[in-house]
Amino acid sequence: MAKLEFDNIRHSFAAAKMPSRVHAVGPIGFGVDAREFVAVVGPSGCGKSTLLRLAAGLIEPEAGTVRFEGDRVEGPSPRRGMVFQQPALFPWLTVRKNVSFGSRFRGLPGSDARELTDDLLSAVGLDGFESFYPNALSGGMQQRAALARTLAGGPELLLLDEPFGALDQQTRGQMQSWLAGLLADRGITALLVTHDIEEAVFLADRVLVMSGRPGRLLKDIRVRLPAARAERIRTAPDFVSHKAEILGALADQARPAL
Ligand SMILES: Nc1ncnc2c1ncn2[C@@H]1O[C@H](COP(=O)(O)OP(=O)(O)OP(=O)(O)O)[C@@H](O)[C@H]1O
Repeated sequence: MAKLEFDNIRHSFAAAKMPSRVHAVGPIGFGVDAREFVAVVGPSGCGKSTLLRLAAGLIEPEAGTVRFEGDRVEGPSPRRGMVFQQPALFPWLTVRKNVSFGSRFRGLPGSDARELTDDLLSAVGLDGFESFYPNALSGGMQQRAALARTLAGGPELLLLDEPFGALDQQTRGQMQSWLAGLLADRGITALLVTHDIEEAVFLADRVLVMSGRPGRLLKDIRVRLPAARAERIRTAPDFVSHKAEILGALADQARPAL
C-alpha cells in the first residue's frame, strides 16, 4: 500500500466572472511509497499546488479519493506537513517560539517540547539564532525555521511547494543537499512541487511530469542515481540525461499539435 495515494482525482474551481468552473487537474492517479521522495513538474497552472493542497486536506477533491496510509484524507493533520515558497513564520514570535508552536499538537510536557525544539533548531543549523525574530534572518534561514516548525509537528509526509523558489541559486543548492540528508535521516516521505528540473532530479527518487491544465500524468520517471547524492552528481552523465528526458517531455506537450 502506498503511503499517499491519489486515486482518480479530478478538481475544478469556481472562478470569478467565469461562466463555468476552471478544470484545474485530473483525472490523475499515482502513489507515493513510504520514505520515497517524489517530485512533480509541469507547466504553470497545471494543478501542481492543487495536488499538494488536496494531500494536505486543505481542499476536498471534486472526484476521486486521496488516501494517506489507506485512510481517506478529510482535513489537515500535522502528520502531513506543508512548506510553502514564502516561509510562513509568525513575525511577532522569535525563532524558538515559532518552532515550538509547531509541536503544540503533540501534547508533550514542557521539558520534552523544549528538547524537541532544541533538536530541530540544531538539525536545521539555527542554534544561536533562537531569540532572533524572522525579519532578522536571511531567506534561507527563514525557510529552515519554517521547515523546523513543520517538522516539530512530527510529519510522516512533507508536502513541499516550491520551498526554495525564492532563494538565490547557491543557497538553493545548499538547502537541497541539507534537506535530502534531513529527510533521509528521519525517514520522512516527501512530495515536492518545483519548476526547477535540476532540483527535481537532485532530490527525487521519481519525477512525475504533468501536462498543461487540466494536469494529467504524462511521465513517471524513476531517477536511477545513488540514493545519497553529493553536489558533484549534478555533472554526472546520468544526471544530465535525466534532466534532458524531463525537459524533452515538457517540451513535447507544450508543442501545439499540427
Ligand atoms: N482558489 C482558487 N480559485 C480559483 N481557481 C484556482 C484556485 N486555485 C487554483 N486555481 C486555478 O487552478 C489552476 C491550477 O492552479 P495551481 O496553483 O494548482 O497550478 P500550479 O501548477 O501549481 O501553477 P504554478 O506552477 O504557476 O504555481 C490554475 O488555473 C489556477 O488559476
